[in-house]
Amino acid sequence: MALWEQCVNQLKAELTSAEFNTWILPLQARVEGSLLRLLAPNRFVLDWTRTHYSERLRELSQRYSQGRISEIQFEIGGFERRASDRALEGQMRGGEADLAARRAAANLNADFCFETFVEGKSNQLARAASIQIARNPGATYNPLFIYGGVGLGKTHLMHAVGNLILASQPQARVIYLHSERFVAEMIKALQHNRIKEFKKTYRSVNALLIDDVQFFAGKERSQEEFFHTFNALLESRQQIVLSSDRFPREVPGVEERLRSRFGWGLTVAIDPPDLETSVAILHSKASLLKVNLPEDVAFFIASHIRSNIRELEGALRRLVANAHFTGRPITLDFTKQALRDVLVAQDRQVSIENIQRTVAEYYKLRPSDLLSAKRSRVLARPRQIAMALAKELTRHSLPEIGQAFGGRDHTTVLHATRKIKSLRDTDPGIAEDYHNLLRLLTL
Ligand SMILES: Nc1ncnc2c1ncn2[C@@H]1O[C@H](COP(=O)(O)OP(=O)(O)OP(=O)(O)O)[C@@H](O)[C@H]1O
Repeated sequence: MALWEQCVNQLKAELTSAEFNTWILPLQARVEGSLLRLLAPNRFVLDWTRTHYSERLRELSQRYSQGRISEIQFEIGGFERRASDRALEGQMRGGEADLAARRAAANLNADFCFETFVEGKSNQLARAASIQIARNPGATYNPLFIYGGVGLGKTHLMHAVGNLILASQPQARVIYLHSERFVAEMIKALQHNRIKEFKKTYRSVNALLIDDVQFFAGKERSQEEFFHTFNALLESRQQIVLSSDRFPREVPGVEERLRSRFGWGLTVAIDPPDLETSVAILHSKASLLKVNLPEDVAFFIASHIRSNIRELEGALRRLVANAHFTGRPITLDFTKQALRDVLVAQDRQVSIENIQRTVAEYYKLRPSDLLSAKRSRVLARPRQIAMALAKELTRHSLPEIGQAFGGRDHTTVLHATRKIKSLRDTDPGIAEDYHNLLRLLTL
């Protein structure tokens, strides 16, 4: 077997299919004496492969050439593709080639799938609904509207829907787009007199996934266009999935007829994860990075970064990079050291005072009302909500929180957190207020 083919076979066994398809398959190789030239199609692939795989490629090429290859060189470019390259690629990818191309055309990221999405109480309903519509697009809930705070997994779920539809329906056409990109594409189409094609493209898909629809705010022409696309797709029973940082009715700057349509199908929320889910997500991300994360470290990070999974992931990456550079093992002490700045920023972000101010503003009260001894209902409920938020978002103990709320007893705080927890399950108004406040505090 040729040298490069052997290297590729070996890497296919070692890497995930996403890594392999993205980084190794696009490379072409030529041997010139003791030099192995690797040609990457663009700078992105070149930089990444050089940083991450050159060591391994050097070892493998030396091994399979019996020591003949002593140097590897990365360049941008591509030779005329030879029949042998195409055969190799075909053999490697099989049906995946087609899927990868359709995925790329749909703007979907293969890593965001249901397998890598960790289920927890905070996202259970959103995940279940997404799986359901991915299995029966257009047939059940339409549109599916996913809302929740920043970095909680909305985009991940939308991609997972698209990926599952593509994988299970070889003929399906899917498009994922951020709403800003929809606007930009429309403007481009208008400028180039291609609006007809634009309409046709979006109205002929089997699933249209539009992320962060709040960015349609104030863009009337785009809203108009999207409105018609929306109607056309719904009429022909094609699936629409939308996401936003807020409830459909509350998306500002969007005309009423569109806003009301957002809520026609099923609306599901994603909340910030509970501690257990955060720990599970960290373990899952660590295993994707091929890192063994000690339990106490996972727990430490999760309990300090409560509100946003993107930040959780960012902290993990930073920790792993730090351990990598310094060659030190990931222990609890090392983690505290490595994440010092991140944790300070987090603590600064959500203080009890901040929570009191935000809750008071939200209910049009004064912060001092929340601290006062007055027990009227208009004050008591917001006060309990603020206490529950303080418990969820800060690391303060119950007595400390009680102290910060006008010197109340810790049992009062405990009662408040339990009360709000049960009201969130039974009273949609409270559930929505709580969700909005969480979002305001963790943006
Ligand atoms: N349940 C989960 N399991 C695993 N990873 C998750 C989960 N939820 C979120 N993530 C990860 O967190 C990161 C942020 O998620 P995502 O981009 O989907 O957030 P978002 O809600 O769309 O945020 P934004 O409002 O900024 O668009 C992603 O890397 C995603 O993979």
